Amino acid sequence: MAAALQILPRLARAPLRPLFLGGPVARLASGMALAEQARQLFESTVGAVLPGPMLHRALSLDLDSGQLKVRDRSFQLRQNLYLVGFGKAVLGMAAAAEELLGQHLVQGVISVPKGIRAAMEHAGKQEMLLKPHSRIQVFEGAEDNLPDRDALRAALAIRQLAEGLTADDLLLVLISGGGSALLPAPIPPVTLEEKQTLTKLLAARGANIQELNTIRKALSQLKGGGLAQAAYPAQVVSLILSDVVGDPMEVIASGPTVASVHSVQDCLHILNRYGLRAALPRSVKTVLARADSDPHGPHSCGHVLNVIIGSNALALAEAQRQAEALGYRAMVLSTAMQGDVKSVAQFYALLVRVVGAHLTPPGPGTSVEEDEQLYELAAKLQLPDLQLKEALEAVAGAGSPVCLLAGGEPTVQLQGSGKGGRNQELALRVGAELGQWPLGPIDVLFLSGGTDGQDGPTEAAGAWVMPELASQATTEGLDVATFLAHNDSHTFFSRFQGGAHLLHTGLTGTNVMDAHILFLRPQ
Ligand SMILES: Nc1ncnc2c1ncn2[C@@H]1O[C@H](COP(=O)(O)OP(=O)(O)OP(=O)(O)O)[C@@H](O)[C@H]1O
Ligand SMILES: O=C(O)[C@H](O)CO
Repeated sequence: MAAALQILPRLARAPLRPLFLGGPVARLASGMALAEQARQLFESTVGAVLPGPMLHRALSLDLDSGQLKVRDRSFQLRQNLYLVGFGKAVLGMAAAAEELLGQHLVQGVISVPKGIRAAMEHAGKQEMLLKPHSRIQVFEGAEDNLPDRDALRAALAIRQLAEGLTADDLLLVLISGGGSALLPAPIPPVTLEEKQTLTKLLAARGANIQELNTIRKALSQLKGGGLAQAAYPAQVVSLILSDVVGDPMEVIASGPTVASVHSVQDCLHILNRYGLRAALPRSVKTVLARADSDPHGPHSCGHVLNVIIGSNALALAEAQRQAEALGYRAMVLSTAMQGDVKSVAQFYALLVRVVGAHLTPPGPGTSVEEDEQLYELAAKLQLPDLQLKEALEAVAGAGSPVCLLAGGEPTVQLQGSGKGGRNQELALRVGAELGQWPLGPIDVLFLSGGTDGQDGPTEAAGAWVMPELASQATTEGLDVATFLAHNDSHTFFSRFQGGAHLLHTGLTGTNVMDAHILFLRPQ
């Protein structure tokens, strides 16, 4: 991400206005209004998990008594408060914490992506920057989300601060996605290069984030509860912004303040699964063998309070509220949308067809088989929290426009060398699928965006589509299938209608995976 750090103008913030249902004459205008509403809904979604609002929801400070409240726990501040942080969203989180804690904060160290301060400055996002004479020292590193020497220096400074604390101190730990690469402290004799190579290989062979971070924890001094251990006997409060489906605290940034429950056997299984066990460097074998016979066992974290302060679910709940205020019947379908982007696109297209049939008068409705197909596709995607039946029941006979929301992180198997991201590719695939069927008198819009504001290595956060996309593209000489075959969704959207379907937010300063917004509105 860091190499491409660039900020684009923020979305124009116009007040959200309900749609006025009109006849066919108003169709084009209402199509544009729908797009504008989707953009603004996306902005509200992200707005709910921006560092400032999140920190203020999680922390409160009584200036008279010096009591810091975190959820239902209170901590007495008396020149004993320290801060560390690591992750892509931590600069803004630290700025908000600094603002809130004022003089109570004694000292801090954070590890954030290379170039992020310049990017935020360039964007005029003062609220994401620390004060000029801040007590928080900033390290920038982990270019391209890989642990490097700069990140290692940051990790060592963080460890040093933690190890210097006493039983009277309180350590506030700010954690967000990208934290694993920004806090590398390999256990000797494992070197940074060896750890980097192993994690790169695992990722390239398809290991998921749970598997990847299990290995990272086993080879790290600070992950898997190591940071909490270093800070002992100080009390530790971790404020965590989740970028992992289901918000597992032990996985996010490899859980530096959460005791690891994994055994060496778990690690060996993972390494076996990806054909890496035989070729392990001697140092890695040594560290794993040592862990097996460690008489101290895993780190204990009884002195830690871990709190998830922001997540995809929280962001989508806000989107649901906003959509309802606009007159939509709104529902969150899932916050765990994962799986291959092709299957996810098919799911959305079939969902549109099934929900559309519920919303429109009898006509080219769906068959019972299509309902069944939708459930089958949903089962194949294995979405643990999917509210499909509930959503279909809620929209049956609704008579009002419907907004279905989902979040997560589908995966793209890269085959071509084009330019794109998973959100733009998903939107393009949904658009192409939607064009294949007649949908009846209904307006449909689908938007997919990365809440961090950067979709893959592109300058856009995502894109939005309508069923007319493929036919309109043809009139411009653009063949959707060809762009998809080359994973070239960004080039497509940059050309199509002069880039009007791209979602540009600039870096948002937060990251709770992707958000999907689906509008269906009877004409
Ligand atoms: N040409 C492309 N078309 C579609 N997807 C792409 C393309 N190039 C990269 N990607 C996808 O982009 C993702 C990497 O981008 P990004 O840095 O936004 O992801 P990330 O590190 O998972 O970020 P985050 O979780 O912080 O949003 C990968 O999922 C990759 O498959
Ligand atoms: O840093 C990491 O490990 C990933 O972003 C998941 O939190």
